[in-house]
Amino acid sequence: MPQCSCSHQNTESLSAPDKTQMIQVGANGLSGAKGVSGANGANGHSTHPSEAQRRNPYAPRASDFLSNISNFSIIESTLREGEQFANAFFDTKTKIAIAKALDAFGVEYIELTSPAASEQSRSDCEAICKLGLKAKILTHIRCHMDDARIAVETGVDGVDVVIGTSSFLREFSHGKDMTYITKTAIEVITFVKSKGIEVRFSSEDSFRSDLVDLLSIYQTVDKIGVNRVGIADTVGCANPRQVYDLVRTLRGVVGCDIEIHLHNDTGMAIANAYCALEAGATHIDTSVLGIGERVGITPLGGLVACLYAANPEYVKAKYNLPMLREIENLVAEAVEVNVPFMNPITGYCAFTHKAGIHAKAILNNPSTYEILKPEDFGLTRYVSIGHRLTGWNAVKSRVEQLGLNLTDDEVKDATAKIKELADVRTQSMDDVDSLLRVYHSGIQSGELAVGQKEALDRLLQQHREASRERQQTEAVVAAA
Ligand SMILES: CC(=O)SCCNC(=O)CCNC(=O)[C@H](O)C(C)(C)COP(=O)(O)OP(=O)(O)OC[C@H]1O[C@@H](n2cnc3c(N)ncnc32)[C@H](O)[C@@H]1OP(=O)(O)O
Ligand SMILES: O=C(O)CCC(=O)C(=O)O
Ligand SMILES: [Zn+2]
Repeated sequence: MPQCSCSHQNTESLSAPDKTQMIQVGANGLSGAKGVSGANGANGHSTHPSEAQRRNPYAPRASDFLSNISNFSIIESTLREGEQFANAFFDTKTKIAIAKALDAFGVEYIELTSPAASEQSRSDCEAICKLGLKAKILTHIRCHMDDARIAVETGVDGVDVVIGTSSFLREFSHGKDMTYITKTAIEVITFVKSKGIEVRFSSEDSFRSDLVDLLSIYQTVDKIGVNRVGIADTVGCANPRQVYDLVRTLRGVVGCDIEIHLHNDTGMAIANAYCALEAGATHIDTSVLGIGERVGITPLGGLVACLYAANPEYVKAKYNLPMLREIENLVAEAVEVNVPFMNPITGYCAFTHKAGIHAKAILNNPSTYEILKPEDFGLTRYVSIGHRLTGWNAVKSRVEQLGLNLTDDEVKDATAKIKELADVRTQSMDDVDSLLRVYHSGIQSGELAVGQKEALDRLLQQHREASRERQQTEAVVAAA
């Protein structure tokens, strides 16, 4: 990787931060670092609920009686909505690998493309049903008896039925009015139920549909025993308040479960999913990396990050969190994209701390600047030091890791030199270590004292020349 600070968005290295410029920090911060208070858990992150509330004042409270933040299911739609991502082509082997990985991660449902889409889609659906996964397998169809007849023959555990209810879709997509939609919905739902499998009814483009039409059709299908109703923000136009209001209103109208499907066109998909759960939704649609039509839907990883922040113990018990990175890499490779640099949890530098003020606090207690614990996701925390924003506390931690013996004034002096060099170019971890070793041996030998800038420059120059000579000798020996 080119010489660049870890937080530069270097397009050549988005998936692999240069950890040679950083120090690894354990869950306790650095060994020997000062703990902050006895109220903290043994790992430096607090475990006591009131402490959790203090860390995150937005964590759910007992008064949130409608909230399902700690009681929800994921309907993972990478193999349905995700297949609608412009770059996606999943062959059978890839679909099976993704389905198995999602199952091992622990999602409750896996949604597959309609078997009416193509012969291969139908046979892949059958093949995934035969895998015997723990997750329930769903397929997603139009509100039409032809699709329903094909779907129930595949061996799925449930069928997700959808039809547009907004005036846009009623006029320009299927051309049907609410009377026809209601009649067909009743027919399809009754048929799927007669086969003894789950059925969900969803209104496409719910947020641009008439509220009376919506509530009326949801009430009708609830009465005939649909398992779930779905709300869909098909164009990604909804904001969290609108999501909260619609789900909460619907919660008062139907007794069945409520699913929500949220597109991310305005970047609201995770926040909207959170609000939907707070308002009483029970099922959230996701896809890995959020892939889907246009910019896609609520991403699995982002949703997990958000819900973990609210209730880490619930989310950890439910899902195999260290698998997240592997699943994202699997899907990223399948659809030929990089994992985005700002991805929650797995993004390049998601757990790398840079500025000196942050580094000091992180080294004392990681909870100061982290709401997610990297070790819960099988990941590692790093502190980057070879840059102009570094501070003496971060440098001291490296001095201690290297087993060098310097006073605080000496560390501050060495830090000033690192900053001077880093004003010209970012220093690698090797550069920082060499400087600290040269500084240390200068102090030990008496050739250097605090503030002797010229002496330090001379020692560094001698060190560089000696290294160059050593490399040349090694090259000659290797060539011989
Ligand atoms: C918002 C969403 O993501 S919804 C899910 C989208 N998923 C898919 O589209 C799955 C992949 N799709 C396909 O393979 C095809 O579109 C098929 C097999 C479903 C249909 O293909 P075709 O018969 O060639 O129709 P086409 O795709 O051109 O148009 C869709 C048809 O379904 C009708 N339709 C659209 N939505 C619905 C609906 N929710 N319920 C019932 N009928 C619908 C349209 O009126 C149109 O009917 P028409 O043939 O009378 O014009
Ligand atoms: O079936 C649903 O609830 C959602 C369908 C869909 O993908 C959408 O409306 O964006
Ligand atoms: Zn969608």
